[in-house]
Amino acid sequence: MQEYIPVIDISDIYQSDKNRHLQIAQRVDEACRHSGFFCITGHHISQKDIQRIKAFARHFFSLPMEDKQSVSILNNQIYRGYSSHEMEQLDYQRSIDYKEIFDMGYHLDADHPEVQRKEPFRGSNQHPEHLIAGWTKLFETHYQNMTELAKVLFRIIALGLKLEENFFNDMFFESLSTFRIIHYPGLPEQRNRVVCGAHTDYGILTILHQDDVGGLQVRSKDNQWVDVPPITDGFVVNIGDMMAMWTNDRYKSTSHRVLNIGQDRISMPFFTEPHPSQLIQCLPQCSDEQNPPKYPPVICRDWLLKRFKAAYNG
Ligand SMILES: O=C(O)CCC(=O)C(=O)O
Ligand SMILES: [Fe+2]
Repeated sequence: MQEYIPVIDISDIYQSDKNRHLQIAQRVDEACRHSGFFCITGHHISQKDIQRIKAFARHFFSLPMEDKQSVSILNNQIYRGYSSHEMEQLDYQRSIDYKEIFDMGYHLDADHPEVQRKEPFRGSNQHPEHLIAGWTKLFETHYQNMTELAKVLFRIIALGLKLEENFFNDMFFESLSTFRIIHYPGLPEQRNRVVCGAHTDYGILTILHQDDVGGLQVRSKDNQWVDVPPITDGFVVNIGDMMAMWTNDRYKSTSHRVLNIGQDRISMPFFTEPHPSQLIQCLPQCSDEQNPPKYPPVICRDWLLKRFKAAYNG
């Protein structure tokens, strides 16, 4: 794979050798500054769990539309559940996406104050347990495991930014992170058609598992599309817009898209976001007199709401 998207083995971060931690942090920092994309191996999410989730996802997407619509995203106002091909357009200048998705977030009970106040994105998930037994436990557990992996990556990123190792950790309490499964139907007659339009991710950090079909591409510095080949036991990690804002563009939020290879494809991004009230403003380490802050501070909730509305209604 091109060094533009390096493969970084993070297994030593789970051991005690601080020098190895720093070496991993340095490689991650380089990748975030260069392409904003890298792949990780050596994480603690088991292959067995990934395979099970993928099998559940395939089963769900193969169900009749009427069944899938029973957990439609239109049933609630918090962007959770199933959406069909036409609903989300990431490159909203052009309506080209062809995919179906299921989204879940951090579960809050109905009596949680933020749910009572009807705050955006807050509430409980719509799991298709009535269609596929065992779904809720599998997906809620995976969500927690991905949150733990995100925290490990944030320790690495904090070290790379020369911040205190746990700098980011508390910011992800009851977070706005979303776990999504995406199905791109294989369109044999339309090979190389773009099925997920060119876009940058809205949030902080995306941790994505793709199956072995391929089709994900990242835009290079000289405007070429670079393939991101699948790695069976790895994740693709990329920087989103809020992290670019937080780091004053030290870390790059890079455009990417998905092409139809002619076969069905499943991908599973975990969009890591902080608590809704988290203020995103230039980190002190990322600006100085020559390089003043480029972006006005934003509250995480407001920023995401603006981007979600554009993608769903644009
Ligand atoms: O399906 C993929 O591989 C990428 C999806 C993506 O970029 C997104 O949903 O933001
Ligand atoms: Fe994306």
